[in-house]
Amino acid sequence: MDLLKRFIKRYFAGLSYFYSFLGYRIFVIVFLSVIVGLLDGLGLTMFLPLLQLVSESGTVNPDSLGRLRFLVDFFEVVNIPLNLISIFCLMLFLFFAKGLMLYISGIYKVNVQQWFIKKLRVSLVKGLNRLSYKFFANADFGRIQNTLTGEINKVSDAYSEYFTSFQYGILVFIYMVFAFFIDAQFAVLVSLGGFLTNFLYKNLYKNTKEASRKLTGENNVFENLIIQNVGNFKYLKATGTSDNYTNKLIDSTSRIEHSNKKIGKLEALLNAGREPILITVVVAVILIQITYFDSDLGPIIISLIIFYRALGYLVHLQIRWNKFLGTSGSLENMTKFGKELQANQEKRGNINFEEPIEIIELSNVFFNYGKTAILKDISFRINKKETIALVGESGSGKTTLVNIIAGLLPIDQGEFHINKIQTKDININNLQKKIGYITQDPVIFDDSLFNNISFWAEQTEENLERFWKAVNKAALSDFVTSLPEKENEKLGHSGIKLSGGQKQRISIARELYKDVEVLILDEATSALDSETEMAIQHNMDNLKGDYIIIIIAHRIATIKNADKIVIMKNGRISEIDSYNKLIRKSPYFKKMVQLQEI
Ligand SMILES: Nc1ncnc2c1ncn2[C@@H]1O[C@H](COP(=O)(O)OP(=O)(O)OP(=O)(O)O)[C@@H](O)[C@H]1O
Repeated sequence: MDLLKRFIKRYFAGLSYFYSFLGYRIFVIVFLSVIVGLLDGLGLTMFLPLLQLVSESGTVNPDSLGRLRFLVDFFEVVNIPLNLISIFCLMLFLFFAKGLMLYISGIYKVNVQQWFIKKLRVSLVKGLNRLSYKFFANADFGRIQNTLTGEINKVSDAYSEYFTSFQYGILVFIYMVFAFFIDAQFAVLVSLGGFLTNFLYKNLYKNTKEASRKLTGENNVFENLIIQNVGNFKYLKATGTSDNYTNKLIDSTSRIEHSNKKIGKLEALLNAGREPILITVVVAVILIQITYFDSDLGPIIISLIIFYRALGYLVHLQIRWNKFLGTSGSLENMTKFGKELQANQEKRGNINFEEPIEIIELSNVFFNYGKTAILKDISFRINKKETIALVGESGSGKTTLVNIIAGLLPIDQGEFHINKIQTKDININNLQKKIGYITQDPVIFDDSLFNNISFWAEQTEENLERFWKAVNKAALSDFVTSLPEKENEKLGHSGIKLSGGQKQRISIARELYKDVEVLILDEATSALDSETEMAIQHNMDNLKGDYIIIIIAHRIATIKNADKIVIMKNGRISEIDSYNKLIRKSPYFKKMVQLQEI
């Protein structure tokens, strides 16, 4: 039982993975392979009557076909004379039919492969986008990127190698059945030869699998390093650290090279060993047949043809299987990654939240990252159209708090209501459509200004009007009109051609275009020159009253007009009140204001 389990795990773990995606299609592939094998075997068997017809006796001895004598009996039944022409015709028919089936099976396999890869890609992309932010924030970005790009292609290769191996396995099996029908002795020898060669390859398989696992890990590391290299390019250049970083990349490349070479070496060994092993087995079989069994030459030759073919496929099977093992690390990684994506999906409630947001309320909310408490006992309420400002030391939990309000992070304890409805019951995606979030690093897509702000809306007259309205509100119109291509100007990768302030104003305009109800600004004013800052602040004051605005600000000046200022300290709210009241009653706040005025 244990042996059977191990056998299934070793050879069929891949099958259960593919089955989960492909279902019945796997049986169609197997069925087509069986048909191809049968037609090929029957065609080859026709060589025997052919040989007998051209031999000295000039007649066919049906008994030499063993249990396959029905093939020549068939000629008698349909009353067709058994001669060279009729046998040739049947052979031609069988091999043409085989060719046709092979063609159909090839096309089917490729179609299923492409369908499978598309399904896998779609499931990964959907899985990624439903991933909880908490899991994502601590995930290995290199692995995510590598799995979604390079590794998918390797899984596609794994599919191809696996099913080709499978097909070859079926062919070997069918040839053995034929050999068994013609001459049972041969079947035993075929099995023995195949079984013995498998031992030779056992170690090679193990090493290939190990190297493949290592390769996937190293590709993940490389991808991670590259992402960071591109993302931090400016810093690495400006600080003269790019050479050091390049060395890290080179080291990683060397490790990938080493693993790939190892896999290549193992493959080469397998390829080179193919013919000598095959010939050794064939010669041994001929010798055994002639010396010990004194068999007829006809069945020996036919059995040898079938045997040689079976062994040929067996060797191909071993090579393809080794190639499959070379990609098995990717398959393991993909299986694990898929499971992780599933296990860490964000939870969405069932309530489709369509109504306007009136009240946001947190009561005794706690939030942890692992075992570290980040937010403790947070209670406060935001009413419709109120402007709330969050201030406090770095690391006091301001961003975490707005991430909770934006539905990015789930609370660990306490209650979080919107319009008196528990947020865990709400379809959070619905709610997030009503939220605009201007993050600490403004998000700029590598596309035109219009697409960046309208989020790829069609350039209709109505949308253009909406675009200019948002641009005006975000104090961006002078900038847009100064651009050579105006709204169609391309912004470059991560907005490389823009200043920090311009980037922020573009992301503000995007949120205004979206027509949100809640506007979250995380330090949105930190990278602006004082003039632009004043313009934005002026615009914010204009926006005040139209939206719920939550600002995380380091400059007190920008939030003077907020309805409430929340002071955060070590993950707790230390005070909430208006600017004027806080100045009077909070020495901490007063000190902050004084320091900033200086
Ligand atoms: N993904 C994470 N995993 C673990 N800890 C985290 C994670 N993100 C943030 N933290 C921790 O949570 C705490 C609060 O961080 P947060 O970003 O909310 O502070 P902040 O008040 O916004 O700071 P700043 O003003 O510097 O942006 C910090 O101690 C930070 O180290």
